[in-house]
Parts: sequence; C-alpha cells; structure tokens
Amino acid sequence: MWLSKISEFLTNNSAVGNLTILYKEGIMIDPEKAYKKILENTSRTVELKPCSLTDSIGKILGEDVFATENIPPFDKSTFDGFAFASKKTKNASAEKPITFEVATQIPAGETIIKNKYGKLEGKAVRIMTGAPLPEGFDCVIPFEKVEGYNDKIVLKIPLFYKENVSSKGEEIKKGEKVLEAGTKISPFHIGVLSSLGFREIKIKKAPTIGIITTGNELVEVEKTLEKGKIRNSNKYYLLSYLQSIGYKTLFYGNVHDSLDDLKQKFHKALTKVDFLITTGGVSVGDYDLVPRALKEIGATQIFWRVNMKPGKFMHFSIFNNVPIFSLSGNPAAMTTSFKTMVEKPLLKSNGYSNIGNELMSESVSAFLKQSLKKNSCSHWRLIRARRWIEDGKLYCKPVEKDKTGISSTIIGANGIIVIPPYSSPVKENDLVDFLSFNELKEEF
Ligand SMILES: Nc1nc2c(c(=O)[nH]1)N[C@H]1C(S)=C(S)[C@@H](COP(=O)(O)OP(=O)(O)OC[C@H]3O[C@@H](n4cnc5c(N)ncnc54)[C@H](O)[C@@H]3O)O[C@H]1N2
Ligand code: MOO
Repeated sequence: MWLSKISEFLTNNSAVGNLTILYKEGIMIDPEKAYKKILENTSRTVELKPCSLTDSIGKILGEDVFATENIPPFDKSTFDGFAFASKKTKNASAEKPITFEVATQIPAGETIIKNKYGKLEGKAVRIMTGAPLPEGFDCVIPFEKVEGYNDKIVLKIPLFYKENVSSKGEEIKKGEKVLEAGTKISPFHIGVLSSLGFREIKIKKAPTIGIITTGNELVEVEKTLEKGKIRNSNKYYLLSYLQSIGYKTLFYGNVHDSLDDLKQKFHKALTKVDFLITTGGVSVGDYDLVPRALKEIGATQIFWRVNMKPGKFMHFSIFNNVPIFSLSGNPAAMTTSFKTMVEKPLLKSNGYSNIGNELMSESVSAFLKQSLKKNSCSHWRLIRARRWIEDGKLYCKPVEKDKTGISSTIIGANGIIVIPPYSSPVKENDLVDFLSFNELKEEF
C-alpha cells in the first residue's frame, strides 16, 4: 500500500518522477554497480610478450618470476675487516686476548680457489666488504674493533658463527618465487630482477584503445578558433594519459553529429581495437546520437546514465567483445568518469593485479578542511579536490570552481571526494572518502 503511494508521489513530482523512470527502465545505475558491470564485461585473456629489463618500467609482469640464482651467491663479508673461524675465537677476552697472524687479503670480486692463499687454518684473513669468505671461515670483525693492522692482530672478544656475514641465499633462495604475475614493474623490481640476472622478462601486451570524439563545435589545437567553436581537449587528455601508461592508441578523428558518420566510424574502429572510448553526444540533446548509433550497429547496452555528478551521462556497451566506454563530452564530466569508471577497469583487464573489485577499493579517509557548500542530494557527488598531510593527518578540500562545466581547475586536484546520495550535510573536520588520482601510478 505505502509503496504504491510513494510511486504515485514520484510520478506526480516531475523532477523525482524522471529519476524514477530512469531507474525503472534499468538505465540509471549507481556508480558502484556500474563499476562492477564494467569489471564483469572487461575481463579478458591478455597475450604476453618479451620485454628487455630496461624497457619494462611501468609494465605489467606477465608471469611469476622464480629465482634462478641464490642472492648472495656465496657467504660474503658485510664489513671491511678480518675473517676468522669462529671456533678459534671463542676464548678471546679483554683479559686473555688472542693474537692472530694475518694470512692474506681478499678484495670483493675475488674468487675462492682452494689453497690459493696457502694454509689458512688458525689464522685471520684481511677481507673487504662483499668479498667471499674462504673455506673454513665463518665470521668477520670490522677493522676498528681490533688492535694491530699489519701482520698480526689482537682479538679481545669472541665472535659468533656468521657474525657480520651475509649467508648464501639469505636474501633470495634459488627456486623461490620473487615476483607475482600482475605486478606493475618499478625500479625496485628492476633492481631485484637484474641482481638475479634477468635480461628479459615476459610482460602483458598493452591493449589498443580507440578514441573517437564527437561534436560539430570541436576544433584541433592547430586550427583557428572561430565563433561558437571550442578546442577538442578531450582528445589530448585521453591520448596523452593512455600513452603515458604505455597503451597503444588509435585516434579515429572527431565525428560530426551525424548518425551515419558515427555508425561508419564505430564499425571501422571496432574491428581494430581492444577497447573503444568515445566522448560527447551521450545526453538527451537533439544531436546526442552516440547511444542510438551504437544501438543501430548492434552494440549491446550494459548501462546508460550513472547516478553521479559530474559524469551522469556515461553509456557503456559491448560490440563483438569490445567494451565501449561512451563518456560525456563535458571535459570535467569526462575526466571524472574516466578516473572513476574507466582507468582502473582498463588496468585491471590488462592484468594489473593491485586493483580491488570495488569502486572505492582504493579510497582513503581524509578530514574535510572546510564544510561543503551543497547539502544532501539524490546522486553521488564527485568533487575534484586536493589532499595533503598536515600535523600527521590527511586533509582534503575541493578545488575552487568545481562546477561541472568548469574543467581546467582539475589541474589543482589530486583526487576526488566521493559523497554518497542522501548524506547528511558534510562539515569541516568530517571524515570523507577520497579517491586519489595518483594512487595507481605513483608506486615508485
Ligand atoms: N536536457 C538536459 N541537458 C543536459 C543535461 C540534462 O540532464 N538534461 N545534462 C547536462 C550535463 S550535466 C552534461 S555533463 C552534458 C552531457 O552532454 P554530452 O555528454 O552529450 O556531451 P555534449 O553535449 O556533446 O557536450 C557537452 C559539453 O562538452 C563540450 N565538449 C564536447 N566534446 C568535447 C571535447 N572533445 N573537448 C572539449 N569539450 C568538449 C561541448 O562543447 C559541450 O559544451 O549534458 C548537459 N545537458
Ligand atoms: O551529469 Mo554531467 O555528466 O554532471 O557533468
């Protein structure tokens, strides 16, 4: 009974009524559900390809890596000093120091050849940091802890087995799993892989992403800006970002607002790419033809319209297994949708394992530096914002001019504050969820 009353109220109230209709038709979707649907429809098997170690920075490791060698490959000294057999030192003390004859010197890089140094038993050996311990020797004392430096030294303390020695395989054992497939390769990983002697590794082959922008009003940067026209900034944002993460991009041009031209371009692009991203023409204007063109070529719509702002007008569809992200033309909405809905699924579908399964998996909690202007509303609010650490606490605040139509202020942002629908007013010092732009990229 009360449900039908609510339904009656919603249908009679035009603003809320529209929203209900969108939900009823199953086309307006919550961001978290939209994100899940994207993940469900973008998982794929990624081909592997060889890559030289030096070119592998930022790439995704294709297979688990196992150590082919021990690190260190031999027992080595961790100090410049003198090596001994520990059992020969056990009676040394300040009262009863032991004098040792110094047999020889071993620099780092020296190979141990049996008997090369003559008979060493009962003697001390001068040894450098990183040099291998001769057979029968198992401990080292730094120079500064003994008296006498040349042929004879005086030891006043006992040394224990493996004191100041890094044992063979102590860091990494031969056969041990060192890195997991799906790891994004950082300089630290390259350092470890090089110490194991890998010159080449298998990486996930980067996907090819097609980009199509739409709109009669758009001009490229090299053209003069005539009255009524604006620059095609979405193209440059998307191309540069995708190239920066090593993805292959194919720009299919800016398509004017014509159904036939759009269908033709979609057909062309969809045979060549792993993913397609379009911008513009996805809302309800007379020239917003993208969803219709996609429907007419036979793409399956997964959703259209997400209950968030900016970025409400996002359409997601599939054609012959190629996922198609159709984002709003409005640059602020486009970047917000891209950052929340597209970036992580793209990386995840390319095998990057360090990404959660939820829209908010990578979010952090931050204290709001100033109360938010707007109060509660029925959609998710995604507010471009800056976060920083002050007195050991994470704070955030919206950028100036964060209106949907204003995009350039995103330069001052390093993430997005996410406010769920129907939240109570958010005040200064309240904790809010913050999605960082750089969380995924800057791991090194
Ligand atoms: N009747 C309604 N109209 C609009 C609504 C609505 O709810 N009802 N929502 C508004 C909101 S919010 C948005 S966002 C936009 C979304 O529109 P589209 O995604 O269809 O995008 P366009 O109409 O093509 O363009 C919007 C805006 O962005 C500029 N643009 C487009 N492409 C680019 C590009 N590649 N580079 C830079 N700028 C671009 C374009 O010139 C427009 O100014 O709909 C509202 N309308
Ligand atoms: O819905 Mo629009 O996508 O806010 O910017």
